[in-house]
Amino acid sequence: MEKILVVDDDLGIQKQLKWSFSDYEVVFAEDRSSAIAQLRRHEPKVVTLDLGLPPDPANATEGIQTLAEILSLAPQTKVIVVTGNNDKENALKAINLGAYDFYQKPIDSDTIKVIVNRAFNLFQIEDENRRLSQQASNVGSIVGASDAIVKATKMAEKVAKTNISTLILGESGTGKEVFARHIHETSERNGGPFIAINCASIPENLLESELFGYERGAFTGANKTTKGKIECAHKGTLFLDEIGDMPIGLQAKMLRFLQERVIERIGGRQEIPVDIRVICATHRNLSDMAEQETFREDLFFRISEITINIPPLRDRGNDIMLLAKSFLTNYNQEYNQSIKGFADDAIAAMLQHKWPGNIRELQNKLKSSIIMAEGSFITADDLGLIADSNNTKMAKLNLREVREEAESNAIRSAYQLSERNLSKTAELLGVTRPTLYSLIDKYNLQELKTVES
Ligand SMILES: Nc1ncnc2c1ncn2[C@@H]1O[C@H](COP(=O)(O)OP(=O)(O)OP(=O)(O)O)[C@@H](O)[C@H]1O
Repeated sequence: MEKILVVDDDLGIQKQLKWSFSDYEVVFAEDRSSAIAQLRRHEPKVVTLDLGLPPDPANATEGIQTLAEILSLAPQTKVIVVTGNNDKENALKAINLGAYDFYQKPIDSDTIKVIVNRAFNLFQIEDENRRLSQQASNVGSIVGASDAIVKATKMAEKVAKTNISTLILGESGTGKEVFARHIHETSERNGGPFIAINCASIPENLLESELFGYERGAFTGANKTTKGKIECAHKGTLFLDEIGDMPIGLQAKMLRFLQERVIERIGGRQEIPVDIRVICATHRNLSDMAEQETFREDLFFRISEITINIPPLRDRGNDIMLLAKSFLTNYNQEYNQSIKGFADDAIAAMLQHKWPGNIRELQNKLKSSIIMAEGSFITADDLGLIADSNNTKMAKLNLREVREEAESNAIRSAYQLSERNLSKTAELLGVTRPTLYSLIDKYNLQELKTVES
């Protein structure tokens, strides 16, 4: 049964609402602190909140404060505020703060039932949406569900709607180009070309002609007029990878292009207008380089109107396994293999490995292990990640251990936050005092019992 929290200090109204909401499990609170405790404990999807709460029921201050706390702790909650007759001002204030709806006293059971049912429906729809958009970040070209990757993907999609110049930062092999492509593909330029160029892999003397093109006869060997990458990206996106490796002389020319949006081919005199979005990436620290004058500060500011940070693979938690499974499916097809999955020691070893080469290293290890594997499950040995004594220790780490460690940490911090008061600790954690006692025993936190203040 869905839960609804009724926050009201009037026992008569509590009774009336319990009767009205017979389709739901109704939990009650009569003031701010009990409301927050009930919220933590029951996680209701819908709350009705009387704005006139003790200690000052004639005033809406306490009710508004309660609303703000509920929404900051559980922003998805649908809060319906109940105001005194004609108290439109506070009702609107509550809506501005994020309340779902308001209702004026006296309470009419039929009407409030309709409002509450609608609130549950909306919660359901929004919840489904949140779930789908999380999944969506796993099905596109970007595999990953860690907070950092979901955040970076959302930033990329917002950036895509504008023409703002974007700098993507991350270690080598983290997926900077994947993100640049994602921006291109979700932008209005997706019908145009996506041109990538790696400034570190092209010899300094060739990079200028690669980028800007040249006229026939501009230099020895220039047999025909050739467009550069910038011109080729017209109406699309130019991805300048490893911009930190661009020679300083060429940086000045690049800056001029970014300011004026016209180029001149080498050996040419004509100014050619080019309409492109530029996305840059680097694993270097450009702001340090600007300080040391190895990278132009003005170019740095020009290319980094917004910065997206792509975290290294070792900081992405279970994304490692999501990526590994997705690559396993691809490579099984590509190499005509039928490997079923990963042995426990392979999973433990993959989660423990530091992946200095990031996703590219994971791909390489998987490719060779899929080709070389003897059995139908890939082992740590197949991956070249032979389990050492630390790996063996990691193999024992399971969800239960993770959960227990997190629980015991949460108990300690709630205890500190509640100034070593066990009742308040239990309230903060949304558990009863006896439950807290048994958790303290379970996790051997006896010191919490002896120093209660
Ligand atoms: N989130 C992801 N989901 C699926 N594949 C990914 C993801 N991120 C990266 N890859 C794959 O990993 C490989 C490396 O990614 P990419 O080339 O984008 O990294 P990079 O940071 O640009 O590397 P470098 O700095 O060395 O150029 C590519 O094959 C890419 O398809």
